[in-house]
Amino acid sequence: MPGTLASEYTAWKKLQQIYDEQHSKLVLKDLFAQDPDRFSKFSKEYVSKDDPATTFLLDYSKNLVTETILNALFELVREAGVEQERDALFSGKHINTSEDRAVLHVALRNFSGWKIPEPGVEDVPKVLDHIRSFTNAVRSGEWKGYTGKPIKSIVNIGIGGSDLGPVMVTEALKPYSKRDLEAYFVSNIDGTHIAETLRVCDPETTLFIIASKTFTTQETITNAESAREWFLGHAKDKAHVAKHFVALSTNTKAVTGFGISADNMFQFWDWVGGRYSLWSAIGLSIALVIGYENFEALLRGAHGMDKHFRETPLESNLPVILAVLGIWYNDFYGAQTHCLLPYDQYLHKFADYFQQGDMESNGKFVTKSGQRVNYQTGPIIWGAAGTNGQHSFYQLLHQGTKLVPADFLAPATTHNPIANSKHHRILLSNFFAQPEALAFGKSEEQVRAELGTSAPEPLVKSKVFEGNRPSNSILFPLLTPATLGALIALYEHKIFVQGAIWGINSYDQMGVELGKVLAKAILAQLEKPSDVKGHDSSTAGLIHYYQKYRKE
Ligand SMILES: O=P(O)(O)OC[C@H]1O[C@H](O)[C@H](O)[C@@H](O)[C@@H]1O
Repeated sequence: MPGTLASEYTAWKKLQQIYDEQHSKLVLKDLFAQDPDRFSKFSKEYVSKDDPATTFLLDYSKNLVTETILNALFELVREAGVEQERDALFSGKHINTSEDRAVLHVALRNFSGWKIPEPGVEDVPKVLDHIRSFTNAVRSGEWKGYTGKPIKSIVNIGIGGSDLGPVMVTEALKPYSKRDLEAYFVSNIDGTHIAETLRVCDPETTLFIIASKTFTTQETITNAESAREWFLGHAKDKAHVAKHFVALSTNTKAVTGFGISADNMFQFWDWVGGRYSLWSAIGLSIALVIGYENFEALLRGAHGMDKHFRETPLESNLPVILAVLGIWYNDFYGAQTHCLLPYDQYLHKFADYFQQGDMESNGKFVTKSGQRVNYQTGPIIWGAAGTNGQHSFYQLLHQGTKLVPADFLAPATTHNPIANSKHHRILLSNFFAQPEALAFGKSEEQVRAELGTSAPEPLVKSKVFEGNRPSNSILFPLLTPATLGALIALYEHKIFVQGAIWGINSYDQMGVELGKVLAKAILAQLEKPSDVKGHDSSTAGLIHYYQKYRKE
Protein backbone atom coordinates (compact mmCIF):
# COMPACT_ATOMS: atom_id res chain seq x y z
CA MET A 1 0.00 0.00 0.00
CA PRO A 2 1.35 3.44 -0.81
CA GLY A 3 2.83 5.01 2.30
CA THR A 4 3.62 1.70 3.98
CA LEU A 5 7.16 0.47 4.36
CA ALA A 6 7.40 -3.16 3.26
CA SER A 7 8.89 -4.08 6.62
CA GLU A 8 5.65 -3.00 8.33
CA TYR A 9 3.53 -5.63 6.58
CA THR A 10 2.36 -8.53 8.74
CA ALA A 11 3.56 -10.96 6.06
CA TRP A 12 7.03 -9.36 6.09
CA LYS A 13 7.27 -9.85 9.85
CA LYS A 14 6.07 -13.40 9.47
CA LEU A 15 8.74 -14.03 6.82
CA GLN A 16 11.40 -12.58 9.13
CA GLN A 17 10.28 -14.95 11.85
CA ILE A 18 10.27 -17.91 9.49
CA TYR A 19 13.73 -16.97 8.31
CA ASP A 20 15.08 -16.65 11.85
CA GLU A 21 13.61 -19.96 12.93
CA GLN A 22 14.08 -22.05 9.83
CA HIS A 23 16.85 -20.84 7.59
CA SER A 24 19.55 -23.00 9.14
CA LYS A 25 17.32 -26.01 8.52
CA LEU A 26 16.55 -25.19 4.90
CA VAL A 27 18.85 -27.58 3.13
CA LEU A 28 18.11 -28.37 -0.52
CA LYS A 29 19.46 -31.89 -0.24
CA ASP A 30 17.00 -32.65 2.58
CA LEU A 31 14.10 -30.80 0.98
CA PHE A 32 14.46 -32.93 -2.15
CA ALA A 33 14.94 -36.13 -0.15
CA GLN A 34 11.81 -35.43 1.89
CA ASP A 35 9.56 -34.70 -1.07
CA PRO A 36 9.74 -36.76 -4.26
CA ASP A 37 7.24 -34.36 -5.84
CA ARG A 38 9.32 -31.26 -5.21
CA PHE A 39 10.13 -30.70 -8.89
CA SER A 40 6.54 -31.06 -10.05
CA LYS A 41 5.33 -28.81 -7.22
CA PHE A 42 7.88 -26.10 -7.84
CA SER A 43 8.12 -25.95 -11.61
CA LYS A 44 5.70 -24.49 -14.11
CA GLU A 45 5.37 -24.57 -17.84
CA TYR A 46 4.47 -21.32 -19.53
CA VAL A 47 2.39 -21.69 -22.70
CA SER A 48 1.29 -18.50 -24.39
CA LYS A 49 -2.48 -18.31 -24.78
CA ASP A 50 -1.97 -16.66 -28.15
CA ASP A 51 0.61 -19.05 -29.54
CA PRO A 52 1.35 -22.43 -27.91
CA ALA A 53 4.75 -22.50 -29.64
CA THR A 54 5.85 -19.75 -27.27
CA THR A 55 6.59 -21.83 -24.24
CA PHE A 56 9.19 -22.48 -21.56
CA LEU A 57 9.66 -24.33 -18.34
CA LEU A 58 10.52 -22.50 -15.14
CA ASP A 59 12.01 -24.81 -12.54
CA TYR A 60 12.24 -23.06 -9.19
CA SER A 61 12.52 -26.18 -7.07
CA LYS A 62 16.22 -25.52 -6.31
CA ASN A 63 15.32 -22.58 -4.07
CA LEU A 64 15.56 -22.37 -0.30
CA VAL A 65 11.80 -22.37 0.13
CA THR A 66 8.96 -24.53 1.33
CA GLU A 67 5.26 -24.23 0.64
CA THR A 68 4.87 -22.32 3.91
CA ILE A 69 7.50 -19.81 2.85
CA LEU A 70 6.04 -19.37 -0.62
CA ASN A 71 2.59 -18.88 0.87
CA ALA A 72 3.93 -16.19 3.19
CA LEU A 73 5.62 -14.56 0.21
CA PHE A 74 2.34 -14.57 -1.75
CA GLU A 75 0.61 -13.07 1.33
CA LEU A 76 3.19 -10.31 1.16
CA VAL A 77 2.31 -9.67 -2.50
CA ARG A 78 -1.37 -9.41 -1.56
CA GLU A 79 -0.76 -7.24 1.47
CA ALA A 80 1.43 -4.88 -0.55
CA GLY A 81 -1.46 -4.38 -2.98
CA VAL A 82 0.56 -5.59 -5.96
CA GLU A 83 -2.54 -6.81 -7.79
CA GLN A 84 -4.17 -3.40 -7.53
CA GLU A 85 -0.91 -1.76 -8.61
CA ARG A 86 -0.73 -4.16 -11.58
CA ASP A 87 -4.28 -3.22 -12.59
CA ALA A 88 -3.30 0.43 -12.27
CA LEU A 89 -0.35 -0.18 -14.60
CA PHE A 90 -2.51 -1.83 -17.25
CA SER A 91 -5.22 0.82 -17.03
CA GLY A 92 -2.79 3.67 -17.63
CA LYS A 93 -2.88 5.20 -14.13
CA HIS A 94 0.07 7.51 -13.53
CA ILE A 95 2.00 5.09 -11.34
CA ASN A 96 5.24 6.93 -12.11
CA THR A 97 4.24 9.44 -9.48
CA SER A 98 7.36 11.61 -9.31
CA GLU A 99 7.08 12.39 -13.02
CA ASP A 100 3.27 12.11 -13.10
CA ARG A 101 3.38 9.64 -15.97
CA ALA A 102 1.66 6.43 -16.98
CA VAL A 103 3.88 3.38 -17.47
CA LEU A 104 2.66 1.79 -20.64
CA HIS A 105 5.23 -0.34 -22.40
CA VAL A 106 2.40 -2.92 -22.34
CA ALA A 107 0.40 -0.61 -24.64
CA LEU A 108 3.12 -0.91 -27.29
CA ARG A 109 2.33 -4.61 -27.70
CA ASN A 110 -1.36 -4.61 -26.92
CA PHE A 111 -2.70 -7.05 -29.50
CA SER A 112 -5.83 -7.74 -27.41
CA GLY A 113 -7.29 -4.28 -27.82
CA TRP A 114 -7.26 -3.52 -24.08
CA LYS A 115 -8.73 -0.08 -23.59
CA ILE A 116 -6.09 2.24 -22.19
CA PRO A 117 -7.26 5.83 -21.90
CA GLU A 118 -3.95 7.64 -22.28
CA PRO A 119 -3.14 10.14 -25.05
CA GLY A 120 -0.83 8.60 -27.63
CA VAL A 121 -1.94 5.02 -27.13
CA GLU A 122 -4.29 5.30 -30.10
CA ASP A 123 -1.30 6.19 -32.32
CA VAL A 124 0.68 3.01 -31.58
CA PRO A 125 -0.57 1.15 -34.71
CA LYS A 126 0.29 4.18 -36.86
CA VAL A 127 3.90 4.16 -35.67
CA LEU A 128 4.09 0.39 -36.17
CA ASP A 129 2.92 0.95 -39.75
CA HIS A 130 5.60 3.58 -40.21
CA ILE A 131 8.19 1.13 -38.90
CA ARG A 132 6.84 -1.57 -41.22
CA SER A 133 6.90 0.53 -44.39
CA PHE A 134 10.29 2.08 -43.67
CA THR A 135 11.80 -1.29 -42.75
CA ASN A 136 10.49 -2.89 -45.92
CA ALA A 137 11.79 -0.02 -48.05
CA VAL A 138 15.29 -0.21 -46.57
CA ARG A 139 15.53 -4.00 -46.58
CA SER A 140 14.26 -4.33 -50.14
CA GLY A 141 16.72 -1.72 -51.41
CA GLU A 142 13.91 0.59 -52.49
CA TRP A 143 15.19 3.24 -50.04
CA LYS A 144 18.29 4.68 -51.68
CA GLY A 145 21.19 6.74 -50.39
CA TYR A 146 22.22 10.05 -51.95
CA THR A 147 24.11 8.41 -54.80
CA GLY A 148 21.31 5.98 -55.58
CA LYS A 149 22.77 2.96 -53.80
CA PRO A 150 20.79 0.81 -51.33
CA ILE A 151 21.56 0.91 -47.60
CA LYS A 152 24.24 -1.55 -46.47
CA SER A 153 24.86 -0.42 -42.86
CA ILE A 154 22.77 1.07 -40.13
CA VAL A 155 24.27 2.93 -37.19
CA ASN A 156 22.03 3.33 -34.15
CA ILE A 157 23.24 6.26 -32.08
CA GLY A 158 21.71 6.16 -28.61
CA ILE A 159 22.59 5.33 -25.02
CA GLY A 160 21.00 3.55 -22.04
CA GLY A 161 17.51 2.42 -22.97
CA SER A 162 17.99 3.79 -26.48
CA ASP A 163 20.90 1.41 -27.02
CA LEU A 164 20.87 -1.62 -24.74
CA GLY A 165 17.54 -3.11 -25.87
CA PRO A 166 18.32 -2.88 -29.60
CA VAL A 167 21.84 -4.23 -28.98
CA MET A 168 20.65 -7.15 -26.86
CA VAL A 169 17.78 -8.13 -29.15
CA THR A 170 19.67 -7.83 -32.44
CA GLU A 171 22.39 -10.02 -30.96
CA ALA A 172 19.84 -12.49 -29.57
CA LEU A 173 17.97 -12.79 -32.86
CA LYS A 174 20.93 -12.87 -35.21
CA PRO A 175 19.68 -16.08 -36.86
CA TYR A 176 16.74 -14.01 -38.14
CA SER A 177 18.90 -11.15 -39.40
CA LYS A 178 19.46 -9.88 -42.90
CA ARG A 179 23.08 -10.81 -43.17
CA ASP A 180 23.94 -8.23 -45.81
CA LEU A 181 22.78 -5.35 -43.62
CA GLU A 182 25.44 -4.54 -41.02
CA ALA A 183 24.19 -3.03 -37.77
CA TYR A 184 26.38 -0.89 -35.53
CA PHE A 185 25.52 0.68 -32.20
CA VAL A 186 27.29 3.80 -30.97
CA SER A 187 26.57 4.82 -27.40
CA ASN A 188 29.67 6.03 -25.59
CA ILE A 189 30.65 9.71 -25.68
CA ASP A 190 34.23 8.49 -25.99
CA GLY A 191 35.08 9.59 -29.55
CA THR A 192 36.64 6.20 -30.11
CA HIS A 193 33.21 4.63 -30.36
CA ILE A 194 31.93 6.75 -33.26
CA ALA A 195 35.37 7.02 -34.88
CA GLU A 196 35.88 3.25 -35.04
CA THR A 197 32.36 2.79 -36.39
CA LEU A 198 32.64 5.44 -39.10
CA ARG A 199 35.95 3.94 -40.16
CA VAL A 200 34.10 0.88 -41.50
CA CYS A 201 31.05 2.70 -42.89
CA ASP A 202 30.49 4.07 -46.36
CA PRO A 203 28.60 7.40 -46.34
CA GLU A 204 26.78 6.47 -49.54
CA THR A 205 25.23 3.34 -48.04
CA THR A 206 24.92 4.13 -44.31
CA LEU A 207 21.74 5.04 -42.48
CA PHE A 208 22.04 6.77 -39.10
CA ILE A 209 19.28 6.21 -36.57
CA ILE A 210 19.39 8.83 -33.85
CA ALA A 211 17.61 7.19 -30.92
CA SER A 212 16.83 9.40 -27.96
CA LYS A 213 13.60 9.70 -26.02
CA THR A 214 14.43 13.24 -24.88
CA PHE A 215 16.73 14.17 -27.78
CA THR A 216 18.77 16.14 -25.26
CA THR A 217 21.14 13.41 -24.07
CA GLN A 218 24.64 14.85 -24.35
CA GLU A 219 26.32 11.66 -25.55
CA THR A 220 23.76 10.96 -28.26
CA ILE A 221 23.49 14.49 -29.60
CA THR A 222 27.29 14.90 -29.69
CA ASN A 223 27.73 11.56 -31.48
CA ALA A 224 24.90 12.44 -33.89
CA GLU A 225 26.48 15.81 -34.68
CA SER A 226 29.83 14.16 -35.39
CA ALA A 227 28.12 11.58 -37.61
CA ARG A 228 26.33 14.34 -39.51
CA GLU A 229 29.58 16.28 -39.93
CA TRP A 230 31.31 13.16 -41.26
CA PHE A 231 28.42 12.49 -43.62
CA LEU A 232 28.28 16.06 -44.95
CA GLY A 233 32.06 15.97 -45.40
CA HIS A 234 31.32 13.42 -48.12
CA ALA A 235 27.81 14.24 -49.32
CA LYS A 236 28.31 18.06 -49.17
CA ASP A 237 24.66 18.97 -49.69
CA LYS A 238 22.47 19.21 -46.54
CA ALA A 239 19.49 18.01 -48.55
CA HIS A 240 21.06 14.53 -48.55
CA VAL A 241 20.67 14.27 -44.77
CA ALA A 242 17.04 13.25 -45.33
CA LYS A 243 18.13 10.00 -47.01
CA HIS A 244 20.62 9.05 -44.30
CA PHE A 245 19.33 10.27 -40.92
CA VAL A 246 16.18 9.28 -39.08
CA ALA A 247 15.20 9.98 -35.48
CA LEU A 248 13.39 7.99 -32.81
CA SER A 249 12.11 10.35 -30.17
CA THR A 250 9.31 11.95 -28.20
CA ASN A 251 10.71 15.43 -28.89
CA THR A 252 9.67 16.64 -32.37
CA LYS A 253 10.99 20.16 -31.81
CA ALA A 254 14.52 19.01 -30.98
CA VAL A 255 14.51 16.50 -33.85
CA THR A 256 13.57 19.11 -36.47
CA GLY A 257 16.00 21.54 -34.83
CA PHE A 258 18.75 18.99 -35.44
CA GLY A 259 17.86 18.98 -39.14
CA ILE A 260 15.86 15.76 -39.38
CA SER A 261 12.46 16.32 -40.94
CA ALA A 262 9.34 15.22 -39.04
CA ASP A 263 8.69 12.71 -41.89
CA ASN A 264 11.84 10.88 -40.90
CA MET A 265 10.90 10.80 -37.25
CA PHE A 266 9.42 7.79 -35.50
CA GLN A 267 7.34 8.94 -32.59
CA PHE A 268 6.89 7.58 -29.10
CA TRP A 269 5.52 8.98 -25.88
CA ASP A 270 6.54 10.01 -22.39
CA TRP A 271 4.73 6.96 -20.94
CA VAL A 272 7.42 4.72 -22.46
CA GLY A 273 10.32 4.47 -20.02
CA GLY A 274 13.76 4.42 -21.66
CA ARG A 275 14.61 0.99 -20.26
CA TYR A 276 11.24 -0.36 -21.44
CA SER A 277 11.40 1.20 -24.90
CA LEU A 278 12.66 -1.51 -27.23
CA TRP A 279 9.00 -2.23 -28.08
CA SER A 280 8.51 1.32 -29.33
CA ALA A 281 10.08 3.25 -32.20
CA ILE A 282 13.38 2.63 -30.37
CA GLY A 283 13.06 -0.88 -31.81
CA LEU A 284 13.47 0.42 -35.39
CA SER A 285 17.01 -0.96 -35.63
CA ILE A 286 15.66 -4.34 -34.47
CA ALA A 287 12.98 -4.30 -37.17
CA LEU A 288 15.56 -3.32 -39.79
CA VAL A 289 17.82 -6.19 -38.78
CA ILE A 290 15.27 -8.99 -38.34
CA GLY A 291 12.43 -7.70 -40.51
CA TYR A 292 9.09 -6.27 -39.44
CA GLU A 293 7.32 -9.64 -39.14
CA ASN A 294 9.89 -10.89 -36.66
CA PHE A 295 9.76 -7.61 -34.76
CA GLU A 296 6.02 -8.01 -34.45
CA ALA A 297 6.50 -11.62 -33.30
CA LEU A 298 8.76 -10.29 -30.54
CA LEU A 299 6.02 -7.88 -29.47
CA ARG A 300 3.38 -10.61 -29.62
CA GLY A 301 5.55 -12.86 -27.47
CA ALA A 302 5.76 -10.11 -24.86
CA HIS A 303 2.02 -9.52 -25.05
CA GLY A 304 1.39 -13.17 -24.26
CA MET A 305 3.40 -12.72 -21.07
CA ASP A 306 1.48 -9.50 -20.29
CA LYS A 307 -1.73 -11.52 -20.45
CA HIS A 308 -0.27 -14.21 -18.23
CA PHE A 309 0.89 -11.61 -15.71
CA ARG A 310 -2.45 -9.82 -15.75
CA GLU A 311 -4.71 -12.84 -15.57
CA THR A 312 -2.95 -15.64 -13.70
CA PRO A 313 -3.44 -16.18 -9.96
CA LEU A 314 -0.40 -15.18 -7.92
CA GLU A 315 0.57 -18.74 -7.02
CA SER A 316 1.03 -19.67 -10.70
CA ASN A 317 2.11 -16.27 -11.95
CA LEU A 318 5.67 -16.61 -13.21
CA PRO A 319 6.85 -12.99 -12.86
CA VAL A 320 5.40 -12.99 -9.34
CA ILE A 321 7.17 -16.24 -8.47
CA LEU A 322 10.54 -14.91 -9.67
CA ALA A 323 9.92 -11.65 -7.83
CA VAL A 324 9.12 -13.20 -4.45
CA LEU A 325 12.06 -15.59 -4.64
CA GLY A 326 14.26 -12.56 -5.27
CA ILE A 327 12.74 -10.76 -2.27
CA TRP A 328 13.37 -13.80 -0.07
CA TYR A 329 17.12 -13.74 -0.81
CA ASN A 330 17.51 -9.98 -1.07
CA ASP A 331 15.66 -9.03 2.09
CA PHE A 332 15.93 -12.01 4.37
CA TYR A 333 19.09 -13.86 3.36
CA GLY A 334 20.91 -10.58 2.71
CA ALA A 335 22.01 -11.52 -0.81
CA GLN A 336 23.37 -8.44 -2.54
CA THR A 337 23.38 -9.62 -6.12
CA HIS A 338 21.46 -11.65 -8.64
CA CYS A 339 23.15 -13.42 -11.50
CA LEU A 340 21.70 -13.97 -14.99
CA LEU A 341 23.36 -16.87 -16.77
CA PRO A 342 22.07 -17.60 -20.26
CA TYR A 343 23.51 -20.75 -21.79
CA ASP A 344 23.08 -19.28 -25.23
CA GLN A 345 25.74 -17.23 -26.96
CA TYR A 346 23.02 -15.23 -28.69
CA LEU A 347 21.93 -13.99 -25.26
CA HIS A 348 25.37 -12.69 -24.34
CA LYS A 349 23.98 -9.19 -23.75
CA PHE A 350 21.01 -10.33 -21.64
CA ALA A 351 22.61 -9.50 -18.29
CA ASP A 352 23.88 -6.12 -19.56
CA TYR A 353 20.37 -5.28 -20.69
CA PHE A 354 18.77 -6.15 -17.37
CA GLN A 355 21.49 -4.35 -15.49
CA GLN A 356 19.77 -1.16 -16.63
CA GLY A 357 16.31 -2.72 -16.61
CA ASP A 358 16.52 -3.78 -12.99
CA MET A 359 19.10 -1.51 -11.37
CA GLU A 360 17.78 1.74 -12.83
CA SER A 361 14.26 0.68 -11.92
CA ASN A 362 14.75 -0.59 -8.40
CA GLY A 363 18.00 1.00 -7.18
CA LYS A 364 16.11 3.43 -4.93
CA PHE A 365 16.26 4.18 -1.20
CA VAL A 366 13.14 6.30 -0.94
CA THR A 367 9.55 5.05 -1.21
CA LYS A 368 6.94 6.69 -3.38
CA SER A 369 5.72 8.56 -0.33
CA GLY A 370 9.19 9.83 0.50
CA GLN A 371 10.22 7.56 3.36
CA ARG A 372 13.75 6.15 3.65
CA VAL A 373 13.46 2.37 3.39
CA ASN A 374 14.86 0.26 6.23
CA TYR A 375 15.39 -2.80 4.03
CA GLN A 376 17.28 -3.67 0.89
CA THR A 377 15.79 -2.80 -2.49
CA GLY A 378 17.07 -3.69 -5.98
CA PRO A 379 19.82 -6.29 -6.28
CA ILE A 380 23.03 -5.83 -8.24
CA ILE A 381 22.44 -7.61 -11.57
CA TRP A 382 25.31 -9.23 -13.34
CA GLY A 383 26.14 -12.29 -15.38
CA ALA A 384 27.65 -13.69 -18.54
CA ALA A 385 26.87 -16.24 -21.19
CA GLY A 386 27.59 -19.84 -20.25
CA THR A 387 29.99 -21.56 -20.36
CA ASN A 388 32.37 -18.58 -20.32
CA GLY A 389 31.39 -17.63 -16.79
CA GLN A 390 32.32 -21.10 -15.56
CA HIS A 391 35.95 -20.43 -16.45
CA SER A 392 35.89 -17.07 -14.76
CA PHE A 393 33.70 -16.26 -11.75
CA TYR A 394 31.88 -19.53 -10.97
CA GLN A 395 34.58 -20.39 -8.43
CA LEU A 396 33.04 -17.75 -6.18
CA LEU A 397 29.52 -18.98 -6.90
CA HIS A 398 30.47 -22.49 -5.78
CA GLN A 399 32.90 -21.90 -2.94
CA GLY A 400 32.85 -18.19 -2.14
CA THR A 401 31.44 -16.73 1.07
CA LYS A 402 28.60 -14.91 -0.63
CA LEU A 403 25.14 -16.12 -1.52
CA VAL A 404 24.51 -15.42 -5.21
CA PRO A 405 21.07 -16.52 -6.39
CA ALA A 406 21.21 -17.23 -10.12
CA ASP A 407 18.89 -17.76 -13.06
CA PHE A 408 20.08 -20.25 -15.67
CA LEU A 409 18.46 -19.94 -19.10
CA ALA A 410 18.90 -22.21 -22.11
CA PRO A 411 17.31 -23.28 -25.40
CA ALA A 412 16.65 -27.02 -25.81
CA THR A 413 17.60 -26.75 -29.47
CA THR A 414 20.09 -24.56 -31.23
CA HIS A 415 20.09 -22.49 -34.40
CA ASN A 416 23.57 -23.86 -35.05
CA PRO A 417 23.46 -27.66 -34.72
CA ILE A 418 27.01 -28.05 -35.93
CA ALA A 419 28.78 -31.38 -35.45
CA ASN A 420 25.38 -33.03 -35.07
CA SER A 421 24.56 -30.74 -32.15
CA LYS A 422 27.57 -32.00 -30.22
CA HIS A 423 28.37 -28.44 -29.11
CA HIS A 424 24.82 -27.97 -27.96
CA ARG A 425 24.74 -31.19 -25.96
CA ILE A 426 27.96 -30.18 -24.21
CA LEU A 427 26.53 -26.71 -23.56
CA LEU A 428 23.33 -28.16 -22.11
CA SER A 429 25.16 -30.71 -20.01
CA ASN A 430 26.78 -27.73 -18.31
CA PHE A 431 23.45 -25.92 -18.01
CA PHE A 432 22.09 -28.96 -16.15
CA ALA A 433 25.23 -29.62 -14.13
CA GLN A 434 25.88 -26.16 -12.69
CA PRO A 435 22.59 -25.71 -10.80
CA GLU A 436 22.94 -29.29 -9.56
CA ALA A 437 26.45 -28.65 -8.28
CA LEU A 438 25.40 -25.37 -6.68
CA ALA A 439 22.43 -26.96 -4.94
CA PHE A 440 23.89 -30.24 -3.75
CA GLY A 441 27.61 -29.60 -3.56
CA LYS A 442 30.11 -32.22 -2.50
CA SER A 443 30.53 -33.30 1.09
CA GLU A 444 33.75 -33.85 3.01
CA GLU A 445 32.98 -37.59 3.10
CA GLN A 446 32.70 -37.71 -0.67
CA VAL A 447 36.01 -35.87 -1.04
CA ARG A 448 37.72 -38.23 1.42
CA ALA A 449 36.34 -41.25 -0.37
CA GLU A 450 37.76 -39.90 -3.61
CA LEU A 451 41.16 -38.84 -2.33
CA GLY A 452 41.87 -41.71 0.03
CA THR A 453 42.84 -41.62 3.69
CA SER A 454 46.34 -40.25 3.12
CA ALA A 455 45.08 -37.01 1.53
CA PRO A 456 46.33 -33.90 3.34
CA GLU A 457 43.62 -32.24 5.41
CA PRO A 458 43.86 -28.78 3.73
CA LEU A 459 43.43 -30.42 0.33
CA VAL A 460 40.32 -32.26 1.51
CA LYS A 461 38.82 -29.03 2.88
CA SER A 462 39.57 -27.09 -0.31
CA LYS A 463 37.65 -29.60 -2.40
CA VAL A 464 34.43 -29.44 -0.39
CA PHE A 465 31.39 -27.78 -1.97
CA GLU A 466 28.92 -26.79 0.72
CA GLY A 467 26.09 -26.61 -1.81
CA ASN A 468 22.70 -25.22 -0.82
CA ARG A 469 23.12 -22.40 -3.31
CA PRO A 470 19.81 -21.55 -4.95
CA SER A 471 18.95 -21.08 -8.60
CA ASN A 472 16.12 -21.00 -11.11
CA SER A 473 16.32 -22.77 -14.43
CA ILE A 474 14.44 -21.64 -17.51
CA LEU A 475 14.43 -23.97 -20.49
CA PHE A 476 12.75 -23.12 -23.80
CA PRO A 477 12.51 -25.01 -27.12
CA LEU A 478 14.39 -22.49 -29.30
CA LEU A 479 15.29 -18.81 -29.04
CA THR A 480 12.66 -17.34 -31.36
CA PRO A 481 11.51 -13.71 -31.51
CA ALA A 482 8.32 -14.59 -29.62
CA THR A 483 10.13 -16.56 -26.93
CA LEU A 484 12.59 -13.73 -26.43
CA GLY A 485 9.70 -11.29 -26.16
CA ALA A 486 8.08 -13.46 -23.49
CA LEU A 487 11.33 -13.78 -21.54
CA ILE A 488 12.00 -10.03 -21.56
CA ALA A 489 8.45 -9.31 -20.42
CA LEU A 490 8.81 -11.96 -17.70
CA TYR A 491 11.71 -10.02 -16.20
CA GLU A 492 10.07 -6.64 -16.75
CA HIS A 493 7.09 -7.76 -14.68
CA LYS A 494 9.32 -9.34 -12.05
CA ILE A 495 10.97 -5.94 -11.60
CA PHE A 496 7.52 -4.33 -11.35
CA VAL A 497 6.36 -6.73 -8.63
CA GLN A 498 9.49 -6.24 -6.55
CA GLY A 499 9.29 -2.45 -6.85
CA ALA A 500 5.63 -2.53 -5.82
CA ILE A 501 6.44 -4.62 -2.73
CA TRP A 502 9.27 -2.29 -1.73
CA GLY A 503 6.95 0.69 -2.30
CA ILE A 504 9.41 2.47 -4.58
CA ASN A 505 8.86 4.16 -7.94
CA SER A 506 10.44 1.76 -10.43
CA TYR A 507 9.90 4.18 -13.31
CA ASP A 508 11.94 7.29 -12.61
CA GLN A 509 15.74 7.58 -12.56
CA MET A 510 16.61 10.60 -10.44
CA GLY A 511 19.88 8.97 -9.43
CA VAL A 512 21.49 9.56 -12.81
CA GLU A 513 21.06 13.34 -12.70
CA LEU A 514 23.64 14.63 -10.21
CA GLY A 515 26.67 13.33 -12.08
CA LYS A 516 25.37 14.87 -15.32
CA VAL A 517 24.97 18.29 -13.68
CA LEU A 518 28.44 18.20 -12.14
CA ALA A 519 30.00 17.11 -15.45
CA LYS A 520 28.42 20.09 -17.17
CA ALA A 521 29.96 22.50 -14.64
CA ILE A 522 33.34 20.77 -14.90
CA LEU A 523 33.30 20.81 -18.73
CA ALA A 524 33.32 24.62 -18.57
CA GLN A 525 36.36 24.58 -16.26
CA LEU A 526 38.66 22.20 -18.10
CA GLU A 527 40.68 24.74 -20.06
CA LYS A 528 42.69 26.65 -17.45
CA PRO A 529 43.77 25.78 -13.90
CA SER A 530 42.45 29.15 -12.74
CA ASP A 531 38.94 28.16 -13.92
CA VAL A 532 38.81 25.15 -11.59
CA LYS A 533 36.59 26.32 -8.75
CA GLY A 534 34.18 24.97 -6.20
CA HIS A 535 35.52 21.43 -5.83
CA ASP A 536 36.96 19.31 -3.06
CA SER A 537 40.74 18.90 -3.17
CA SER A 538 40.55 15.45 -4.73
CA THR A 539 38.40 16.49 -7.69
CA ALA A 540 40.41 19.71 -8.16
CA GLY A 541 43.68 17.73 -7.95
CA LEU A 542 42.51 15.30 -10.62
CA ILE A 543 41.45 18.10 -12.97
CA HIS A 544 44.78 19.91 -12.44
CA TYR A 545 46.70 16.74 -13.25
CA TYR A 546 44.64 16.33 -16.45
CA GLN A 547 45.40 19.94 -17.38
CA LYS A 548 49.15 19.23 -17.33
CA TYR A 549 48.65 16.83 -20.25
CA ARG A 550 45.57 18.16 -22.03
CA LYS A 551 45.76 18.71 -25.78
CA GLU A 552 43.22 20.23 -28.15
O1 LIG B 1 16.70 8.14 -24.77
P1 LIG B 1 17.38 9.25 -24.06
O2 LIG B 1 16.44 10.36 -23.69
O3 LIG B 1 18.56 9.75 -24.86
O4 LIG B 1 17.93 8.69 -22.71
C1 LIG B 1 18.92 7.72 -22.65
C2 LIG B 1 19.16 7.23 -21.24
O5 LIG B 1 19.72 8.25 -20.47
C3 LIG B 1 19.28 8.63 -19.19
O6 LIG B 1 20.35 9.10 -18.46
C4 LIG B 1 18.52 7.59 -18.40
O7 LIG B 1 19.19 7.22 -17.23
C5 LIG B 1 18.18 6.33 -19.16
O8 LIG B 1 17.02 5.78 -18.59
C6 LIG B 1 17.92 6.61 -20.61
O9 LIG B 1 17.57 5.42 -21.25
